[in-house]
Amino acid sequence: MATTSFPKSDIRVLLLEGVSANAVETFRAAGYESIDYHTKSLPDDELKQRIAEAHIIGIRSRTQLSADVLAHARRLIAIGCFCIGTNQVDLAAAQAAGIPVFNAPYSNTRSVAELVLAEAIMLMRRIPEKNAQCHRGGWSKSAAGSFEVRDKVLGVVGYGHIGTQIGLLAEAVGMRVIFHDVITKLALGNARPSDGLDDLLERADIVTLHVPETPQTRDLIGAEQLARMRKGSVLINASRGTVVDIDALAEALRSGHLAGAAIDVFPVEPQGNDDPFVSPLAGMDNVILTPHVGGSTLEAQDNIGREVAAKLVRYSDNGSTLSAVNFPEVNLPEHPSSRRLLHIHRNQPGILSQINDVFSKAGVNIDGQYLQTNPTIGYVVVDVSATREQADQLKVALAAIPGTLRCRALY
Ligand SMILES: NC(=O)c1ccc[n+]([C@@H]2O[C@H](COP(=O)([O-])OP(=O)(O)OC[C@H]3O[C@@H](n4cnc5c(N)ncnc54)[C@H](O)[C@@H]3O)[C@@H](O)[C@H]2O)c1
Ligand SMILES: O=C(O)[C@H](O)COP(=O)(O)O
Repeated sequence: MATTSFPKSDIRVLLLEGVSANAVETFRAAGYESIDYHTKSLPDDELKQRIAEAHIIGIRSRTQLSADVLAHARRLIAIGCFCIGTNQVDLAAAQAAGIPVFNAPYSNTRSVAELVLAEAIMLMRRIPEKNAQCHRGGWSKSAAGSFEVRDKVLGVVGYGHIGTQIGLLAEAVGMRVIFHDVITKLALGNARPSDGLDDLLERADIVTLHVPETPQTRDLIGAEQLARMRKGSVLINASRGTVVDIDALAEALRSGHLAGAAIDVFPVEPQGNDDPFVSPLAGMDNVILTPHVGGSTLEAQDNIGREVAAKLVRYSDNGSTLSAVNFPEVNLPEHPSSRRLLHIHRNQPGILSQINDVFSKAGVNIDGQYLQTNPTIGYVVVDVSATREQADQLKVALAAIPGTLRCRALY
């Protein structure tokens, strides 16, 4: 088993928001024993306290790792988002601190796509209202306002991993799919690009949103866009709560312009299952409200737990940053007969020659060297034939180079 310059048993892993038990098993199987597991996100103060002691943190979509929080993370070497979205992490601040961020970019794609297809069918049949009436002792057996999805137009906003999957599933039940994206995308199946967002909104019977949270997608769907949607159409949002102006949506539903909505994500979400949920959409019979469970299936969570924990273990044990979202990517081989030095630094002139100086002065043989940079940081990995003591001395010398962000030794 690979070892690190810091005893592995003392490497503290902080796991929040009830990430899958698989993650814990993956860490334990790799020799990580100090695992602090929480089923909820933590209040800001407690998060700052705990992150100050953690070497690795695993979160889901709720925990906000802002620059302010990360400033407390003195020991942190890596962040794992046990989900697709990484908007909850200040990626630039993490990068500037030499901390790679990993996620699971595909593991819950199918789960979201299935839920959205089911919601599209339910909304078009007006099932949410009928279900609510039955629960209250009502009985409104009527076809009025109920439609098949066959031959209806599904408008997908954000034609990425989830958007394309939904397009394919929707075509399988006979829907016509149009999509809008900010970059040119290969259309799968019979899907066709729309002529911009407005065109999509004007043509679709069902609009479904699958964009990331960015400054550009904030309130992408506001009063003006809702007004453009066809009368009697429905909106599904399983992307991020900030993408829709929720008050404007409530108004469009109240006025009857939209026939229904299915909303899984909210501008403000409760911290955990014991906290109250408040929304202007609560109490509307024609709205399906779900507590951000688009990716919450056992299959998806199992896969995510394993995938992200394995990426964190690999980085901690071996230094590989393959698929990190904010970091130069290096895919490193094992190093059974070498000591490995990892050096993360600001990308500034002269730093590489100082790193090389350290090795040439130490007189050790370099077995392999890997370098990746981006405009902000550089990541150098050097495998050397050296004793443990020499590797420790090299680490101290490398850490003293001005511009160093993080430095580790692996044995
Ligand atoms: N509800 C849930 O539980 C759940 C689960 C998984 C993912 N998500 C959310 O869904 C989002 C999409 O996931 P994905 O895996 O499909 O991501 P993705 O990156 O594969 O696709 C996103 C697409 O949106 C496009 N896009 C970005 N800005 C846009 C804009 N302003 N207008 C139109 N298109 C734009 C991108 O070009 C890309 O094609 C994630 O970022 C995450 O926030 C939610
Ligand atoms: O980004 C994601 O993958 C989803 O929003 C799911 O987030 P969650 O892990 O908090 O359910």
